[in-house]
Amino acid sequence: MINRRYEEAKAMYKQFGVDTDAALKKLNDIQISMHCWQGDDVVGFDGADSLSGGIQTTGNYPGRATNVQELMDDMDEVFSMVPGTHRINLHASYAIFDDEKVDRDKLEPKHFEKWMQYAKKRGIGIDFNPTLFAHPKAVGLTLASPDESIRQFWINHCKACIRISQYFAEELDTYCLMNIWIPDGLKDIPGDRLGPRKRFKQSLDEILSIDYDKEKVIVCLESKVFGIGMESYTVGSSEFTLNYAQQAHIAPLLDNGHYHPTEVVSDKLSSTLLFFDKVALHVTRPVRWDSDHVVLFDDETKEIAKEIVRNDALDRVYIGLDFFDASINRISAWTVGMHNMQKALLHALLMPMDTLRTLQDQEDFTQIMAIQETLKTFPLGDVWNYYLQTHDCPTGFSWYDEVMNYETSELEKRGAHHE
Ligand SMILES: C[C@H](O)[C@H](O)[C@@H](O)C(=O)CO
Ligand SMILES: [Mn+2]
Repeated sequence: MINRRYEEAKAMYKQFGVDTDAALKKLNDIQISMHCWQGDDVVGFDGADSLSGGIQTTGNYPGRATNVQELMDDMDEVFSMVPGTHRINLHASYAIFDDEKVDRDKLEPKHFEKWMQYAKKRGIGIDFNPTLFAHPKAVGLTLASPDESIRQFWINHCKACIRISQYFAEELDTYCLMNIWIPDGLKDIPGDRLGPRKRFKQSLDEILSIDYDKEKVIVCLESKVFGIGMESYTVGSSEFTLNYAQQAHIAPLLDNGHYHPTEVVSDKLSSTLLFFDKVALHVTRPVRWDSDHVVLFDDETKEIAKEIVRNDALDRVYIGLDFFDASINRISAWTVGMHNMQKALLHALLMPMDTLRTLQDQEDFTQIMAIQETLKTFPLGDVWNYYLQTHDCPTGFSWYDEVMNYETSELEKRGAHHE
């Protein structure tokens, strides 16, 4: 049945000159970096008792991973339902302390050895993030702090994270994307906008001055427009980030929850790709604010994927996910988000991009609309289902039964909800 439907779909797409086999082959090469923090509501393992930094997880669905084994098991469960080989994205707060606990400025590769082993065993890469929130020294500004000892603490943390990133890259024989995001900002109208930005710039210069292998560690910088309690001023704004990344030869990271509500990352990608070799993404779903809802197969996700595919930028855009929903089954949240990113990419790969480009240059806007609207009801689902089948992943809706079985056999054994 799945094969027959695939053959029919293949013939339909062929009418527009689209080769479904070639599209699936390309899709199979695309790695998505799956963020570990959906599994435990961004709590981490280094003792933070609450989230801070203007981000917020809401919901109290049972089954949160409360230790590294549970988190790894949960990620394996998700990967068993997601076709292809992907990557994992860790925060520094997921350090594993077997013996003595150290503060974030003293983190070393040994604190991530178990994660490295996890990835090595599965033949996947690791991406990494310094964690500049949920910590006693992150109550005010961090890398932009006027308190020199606090600023230095976070500089040392980021330097430690570059060393850990290089360790991952060397051990796993694949690059490590290291993303710096700081929550620094102010609730109300600032008395000084320049000072914190100057200090942030100086901190970044100091962090990047360490000797590291730029082929192995790809440092990127994530901007933001505002956070909870930081509504009036964000140090790492979009302008700061793009300008800094350009002059420091690092990559910008665009999170599609980090812009004004009518701005879209899909429209920013082509401009950014013209001026940067590498661009990193956090694909998320902002609902009225940077709420980090699960990524859906919605218009903006499809549009982002179209921009990556049609600009031939699959090897220059680093796709990572960034959402954390605690109100639903977390394994389902992850799986839906991963599947939807893949479906959006497949949707883009199944479009006659060259034809659409030519039609635009010929000003045949009627045909562009006609093709795009016709394709909307084409059997993408049959191509997707076939792809799932060829990877021994649950097809159709059966992934949901798998999630529910896992909920019964594993998640329900876990203790009470967290606060
Ligand atoms: C936990 C993430 O690193 C964090 O969400 C950051 O990427 C962000 O998007 C903050 O709003
Ligand atoms: Mn983000």
